[in-house]
Amino acid sequence: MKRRIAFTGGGSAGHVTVNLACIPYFLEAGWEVAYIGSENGIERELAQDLRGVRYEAISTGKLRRYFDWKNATDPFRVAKGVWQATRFLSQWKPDVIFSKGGFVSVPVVMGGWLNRIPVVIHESDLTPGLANRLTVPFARKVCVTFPETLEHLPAKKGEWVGAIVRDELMRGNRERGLSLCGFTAEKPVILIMGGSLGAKRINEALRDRLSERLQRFQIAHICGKGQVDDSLQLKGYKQFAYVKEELPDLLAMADLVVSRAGSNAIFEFLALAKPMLLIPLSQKASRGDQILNAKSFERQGFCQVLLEEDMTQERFDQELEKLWELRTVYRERLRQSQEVDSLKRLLDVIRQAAGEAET
Ligand SMILES: CC(=O)N[C@H]1[C@@H](OP(=O)(O)OP(=O)(O)OC[C@H]2O[C@@H](n3ccc(=O)[nH]c3=O)[C@H](O)[C@@H]2O)O[C@H](CO)[C@@H](O)[C@@H]1O
Repeated sequence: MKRRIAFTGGGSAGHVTVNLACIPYFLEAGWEVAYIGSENGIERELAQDLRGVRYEAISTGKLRRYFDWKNATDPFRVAKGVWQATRFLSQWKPDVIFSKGGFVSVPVVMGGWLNRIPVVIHESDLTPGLANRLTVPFARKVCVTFPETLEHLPAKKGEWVGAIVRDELMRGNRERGLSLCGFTAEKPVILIMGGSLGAKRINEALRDRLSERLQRFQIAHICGKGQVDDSLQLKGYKQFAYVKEELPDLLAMADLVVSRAGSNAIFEFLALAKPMLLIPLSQKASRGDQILNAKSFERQGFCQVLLEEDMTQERFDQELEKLWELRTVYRERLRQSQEVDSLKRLLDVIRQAAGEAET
């Protein structure tokens, strides 16, 4: 019988793209692959049309840190999700479950545990997210990106594998990127990426002095769903709500990157040696994980960091100028730091949990 693996993870793309990096390897090795995600989340958009992957939608609730009336009804949605996941897993019987976190993963991991299916979790951030903290007790292994994260996990479960970067990001083409944006090869290009859901604060700060900045740079701006401003039709400025297959070309085209500090994204810039200015999501709007990610990169000399509370128009421009001046220094440092084999290490852990000998 063919071996089977069920992936889960969602809510934002950072909880999906690691799965997308792993899935082709299992399909190629002849495994049957299912993806258990929510009915309407970004994971459905990114995973349901993948050839050879069965998408199974379940009901989910959101793990909010703020007051919302839905907090009262969400436990019922989560309970329904646990029931749906448990039923699917008991019928489909995967050899292993791989969970990338996000709120949809909670019912799936619990369903896996109830069916005695081994679960491997991956944590991208320096400190484990809420969904992963809740599911660690039910998992066999917890693979992490930052070595420091091991301190937050039971000794026998934690396994450092490093950052997982999709292969296709390495195959971008600068000319294709320039032509997609209608840019010239003569002027430097900045890629602004506000995380997979966009970043209102960064969008506003950038657009405030857009014309002045366009005299110096061309700007490709991934601004998030519903945040494209059609009134801004300026030469050298190209907006995207979200980018799928074009992302490798946009990255290849970029001389500099300005971004939130989501873990997956920053390790992608590191792998591609892109000089980066990171503007992490503030402590007020999150548990502060992006600040820790950014500070860890800053300590290693990989990036410049601008905290939201310090973000004035002047500071924004100064940081851009400094990044441009130091671009060669950053590029060299990033190139020397390359980590290798993270994906292979992760695949080995998953296969071992499924009871297959390391190959
Ligand atoms: C608001 C929020 O909760 N953010 C969290 C979320 O961020 P977010 O979902 O933004 O996660 P990351 O920055 O880690 O990853 C984004 C992923 O989406 C991809 N991408 C992005 C934009 C685009 O147009 N196309 C595209 O493919 C990137 O290449 C990357 O692989 O998960 C991260 C990893 O757990 C956390 O560090 C962040 O704090």
